Amino acid sequence: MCGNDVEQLVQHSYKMPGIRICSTWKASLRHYHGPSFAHALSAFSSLPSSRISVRNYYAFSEQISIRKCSHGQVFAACAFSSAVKHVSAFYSDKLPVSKEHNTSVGIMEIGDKESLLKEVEGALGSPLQRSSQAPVPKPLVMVISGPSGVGKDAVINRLKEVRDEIQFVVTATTRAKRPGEIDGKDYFFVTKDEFELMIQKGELLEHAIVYGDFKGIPKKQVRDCLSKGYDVVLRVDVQGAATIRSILGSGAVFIFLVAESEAALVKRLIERKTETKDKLLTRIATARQELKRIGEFDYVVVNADGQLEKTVSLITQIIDVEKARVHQREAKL
Ligand SMILES: Nc1ncnc2c1ncn2[C@@H]1O[C@H](COP(=O)(O)OP(=O)(O)OP(=O)(O)O)[C@@H](O)[C@H]1O
Repeated sequence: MCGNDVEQLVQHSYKMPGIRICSTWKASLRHYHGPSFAHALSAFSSLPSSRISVRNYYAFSEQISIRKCSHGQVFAACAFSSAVKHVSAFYSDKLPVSKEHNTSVGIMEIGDKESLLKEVEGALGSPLQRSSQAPVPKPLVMVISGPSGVGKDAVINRLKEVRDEIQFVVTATTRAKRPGEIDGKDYFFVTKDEFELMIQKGELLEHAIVYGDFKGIPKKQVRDCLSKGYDVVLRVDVQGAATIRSILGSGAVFIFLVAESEAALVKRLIERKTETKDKLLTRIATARQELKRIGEFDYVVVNADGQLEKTVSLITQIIDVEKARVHQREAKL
């Protein structure tokens, strides 16, 4: 707050109905500036139609600094400066207002943060701690699951765009590549033989046969990301989520994605044009079974039609909330 700003505010405060000095302030003034000044202020405060409320302040090292919200600070600054001016006008012959506490607005700039900080540190006898008061958050493993067609891929693709610091572990699959999908980015497309070798070598965190195709998460990728301090998002079907839950327990956060209704889910699958009628029926039956397992998850997020942004926003909020936990989850692989 510069001098001119304060002066303007002081001028403005003259248009207010009046001035009232709060009792704690009077007490402090008595302490720091002698009884006559306090008496003058006290007399002034009892004048009719005098009213300005002063929010809060700290008296420190014979200076007054006004604290709390900035609004309160400005308001109190006006009040004090105005009070001093008014008191001086009423008691000019009797009041020994010191040079330091004259009507100048300079006194109100005691709120200068840097010098006040230095004074506080001097009084404490040691510097204030500059490090974070919250513990460093642990890297988070987030598992996003839900029935086929609910939008897991769509949500994760958008999440990648809005949170580029999150690592997304690429799933290995034996299913055929869909148009537009890129090997190593969307999935690792492998043969059944290659997949079986990965299982034999214990290289997968979880694997499952999903509608006739193998899908699995390479452990190494997850470990590498966590050791570098990155959060990891895993995209798995409900069966895969249960397997990961059995390994990581509460060390990971589990999100169950649902559509707003069964009809909406099926409509989405039809529009994707990847399913025959028989495959559709299988997916609906499976989705009904999967929905019964919702209780195994930590959060349920509705991915409503046309509301992808809202869905992704809620998931980012869950990540933020998890980061604010006092007792952080820790994935042990
Ligand atoms: N909020 C949404 N509103 C409208 N369409 C959506 C929404 N979310 C996803 N979709 C569309 O629904 C279809 C299914 O989504 P997606 O392929 O991401 O589902 P999935 O859960 O990954 O399915 P699967 O497990 O079978 O791979 C896609 O065509 C996708 O573009």
